[in-house]
Amino acid sequence: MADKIKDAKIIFVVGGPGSGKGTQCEKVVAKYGYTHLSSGDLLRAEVASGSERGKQLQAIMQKGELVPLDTVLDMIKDAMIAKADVSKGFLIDGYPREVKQGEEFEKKIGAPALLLYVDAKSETMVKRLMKRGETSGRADDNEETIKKRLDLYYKATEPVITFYEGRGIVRKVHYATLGSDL
Ligand SMILES: Nc1ncnc2c1ncn2[C@@H]1O[C@H](COP(=O)(O)OP(=O)(O)O)[C@@H](O)[C@H]1O
Ligand SMILES: Cc1ncc(C[n+]2csc(CCOP(=O)(O)OP(=O)(O)O)c2C)c(N)n1
Ligand SMILES: [Mg+2]
Repeated sequence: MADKIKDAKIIFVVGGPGSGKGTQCEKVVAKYGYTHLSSGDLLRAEVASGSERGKQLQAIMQKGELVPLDTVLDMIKDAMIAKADVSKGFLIDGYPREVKQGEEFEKKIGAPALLLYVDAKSETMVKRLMKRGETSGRADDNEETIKKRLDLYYKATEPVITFYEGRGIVRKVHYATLGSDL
């Protein structure tokens, strides 16, 4: 089964919370027809299913912490296999969150061709997330959890960008180019 995705074209999409990862991915999907897989969306779907595992995930996500690596990697891998036959390539949005996640992905699935880095100022991200929280219904779009997600982003996820810069595959997109008013 995993053979089906061995040669798939993979693009990691990395950026802070509310930087515009999902928004940017929709644009790439519209233009290039890649398959968009958001780790956060996959996890929220598991929470919405009401499963026992979903309840554990919900508690972690509500605190703005990272869910266990194996859980999120297995979910992404299953979703990739399910779409392998109809997919020109994959946008992996919200993964890797830490260098170790990138290393495990490469061991179990394959290497990314590109890393799309969606850049935004922290104050912009906070403003957007507070606004999104008014309608998103997301348990983590509140002031306290936003702060924790931002801290974790700078501590654990920014090193991912440095890691892949060393390989020359990072392309940066700034939030202003997303056509947003914030
Ligand atoms: N790759 C991942 N590893 C661990 N946890 C993750 C990962 N992706 C998402 N999560 C969990 O889901 C939450 C929401 O993620 P996500 O939807 O990507 O948020 P945002 O797009 O606002 O940055 C994270 O705070 C974390 O708890
Ligand atoms: C009408 C309106 N204007 C501005 C915003 C602010 N806003 C909230 S999130 C967002 C973009 C980032 O969202 P997303 O692409 O989901 O970012 P991700 O967390 O996936 O990186 C913007 C512009 C809003 N929610 N609604
Ligand atoms: Mg998102």
